[in-house]
Parts: sequence; C-alpha cells; structure tokens
Amino acid sequence: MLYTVLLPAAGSGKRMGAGQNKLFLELRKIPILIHTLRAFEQDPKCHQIVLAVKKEEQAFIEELLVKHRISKVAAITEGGAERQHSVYACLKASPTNGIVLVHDAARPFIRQEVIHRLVQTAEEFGAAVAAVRAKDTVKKVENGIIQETVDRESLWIIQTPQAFRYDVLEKAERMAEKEGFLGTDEAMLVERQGEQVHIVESTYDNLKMTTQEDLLFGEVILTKREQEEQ
Ligand SMILES: Nc1ccn([C@@H]2O[C@H](COP(=O)(O)OP(=O)(O)OP(=O)(O)O)[C@@H](O)[C@H]2O)c(=O)n1
Ligand SMILES: C[C@](O)(CO)[C@H](O)COP(=O)(O)O
Repeated sequence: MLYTVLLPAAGSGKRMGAGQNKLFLELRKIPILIHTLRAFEQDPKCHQIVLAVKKEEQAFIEELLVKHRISKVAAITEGGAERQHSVYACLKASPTNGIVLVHDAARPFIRQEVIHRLVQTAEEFGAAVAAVRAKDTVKKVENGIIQETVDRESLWIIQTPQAFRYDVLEKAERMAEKEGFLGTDEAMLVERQGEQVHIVESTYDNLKMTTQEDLLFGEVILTKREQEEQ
C-alpha cells in the first residue's frame, strides 16, 4: 500500500547550537532536510509528503524543494510550539484512509527496507514504530542517586518513522489536544488510547541529528553508505 509521510521540520535546533534550524546545516554540501526528503522522494511506495515548517522559513524551504527537484511534497503547513503540534498540523493537512508515517526531518538516514516493514506492520496491526535494542545499561536516578537499574533485555530505543492507520493517529492526536497531554512521540499518544504499538527493528545509523557530534557521525554514515553502494 502507498503511504503518506508527515515530516515535522519546524524546530529551532537549540541543542545543535548552530543559531539556525539545524535542518539547513549541510552534510556533503546537501541540507539535512533534503537528505531526509530524498529518502521518501526516491521510495516508489511513498505517495506524498506533508511538511510542517516555521512560517518565516517556508519561502526558503520552497526554494530548496525546487533546487533539489523534490516533487512529492503535497502540502506545507505551519508547525507549532511543540513537535506534537507540528505533527498534528501535518495530519490535519493530509486526511487519508491509509497509512501515515511520522518521521523526524532530522533523521536523514532512514533505510527504505525499514520503512516498508513499518508500513506492512501498521497495515496489519494499526501502529508500529522503528526501534533498536538498548546497548548501554539504563538506570533511574533521583537527585543524583541511582534508584533502579532497568532490565536491558526489555529496553528499546525508539526512533521514527512511526507508522499508523490514519484513524488511529487522528483519534490519539485529537484526544491528546483535548486533554492537554504532551508526549515526546506519537506512540505515547496512541498507547494512552489503549492501542497496541508494535516494534519494528531499525538500524543504529538511523540517527537523529541533535547535537554537534551527530554531524560528525552523519558524515561517517554517508561515507559508509557510499562504500555499500560501490
Ligand atoms: N516545535 C517543533 C519542534 C520540533 N520539530 C521537528 O521535530 C523533529 C525532531 O525534533 P528535535 O530533534 O527536537 O528538533 P528541534 O526541536 O529543532 O531540536 P531542539 O530540541 O534541540 O531545539 C525535527 O525535525 C524538528 O524540526 C517541529 O516540527 N516542531
Ligand atoms: C520522536 C523521537 O524521535 C523518538 O525518539 C524523539 O522522541 C523526538 O525527541 P525530540 O526531543 O523532539 O527530538
């Protein structure tokens, strides 16, 4: 089945400390935003892309879309104060009966085979998220004192894309807005509606460009990808 991808791109990139939207920073002379868009532009199963952007950045982003021949962007909507608000704005701009993927525009290295497994799982079960197993020990801490070590075998690091049947995500976003609930990902909103969310194993290089170090890792990932393609 074809899918629609919702790309929140209206953040400020505070943790990157670049003084601008981190999505405009370049890897191999291409903006991070374009790397991410290309992943979906080049996927035959992607029907359309919906972007949430800052109003004052829309004209610049539209120029980037033309320059880099990104043709699948069907709608550009205004993002909100929080990531969740930006995602909801994208959802409201793209009603469909099918599968929607929510993907951070700050994750440029998503692999097509992960996307397709997510879509298949969401088609079957209604909700699925990309994730990788935790590699480090995780502990709960209060006031600088370790309270509990969480069993690593049951720990997964959640990424995006997060894939849903449109009606499942729409109800979750609508109820969260009505109840003033703010989550850090869409799965949280769906879980609190009592829906089961499935895990689809992703790759460790599906990195979210968040801090300066990630730019270095990103260049290495691109070098590795180029070697894979040779
Ligand atoms: N109000 C917001 C906040 C974030 N995002 C988007 O959500 C994705 C993941 O958010 P994050 O990595 O936190 O980006 P920023 O919010 O820009 O980073 P920071 O928290 O460091 O400011 C990014 O593509 C970002 O552009 C958004 O559309 N609207
Ligand atoms: C949605 C997410 O990428 C899953 O790991 C993450 O929660 C986004 O966090 P951010 O602080 O909004 O980047």
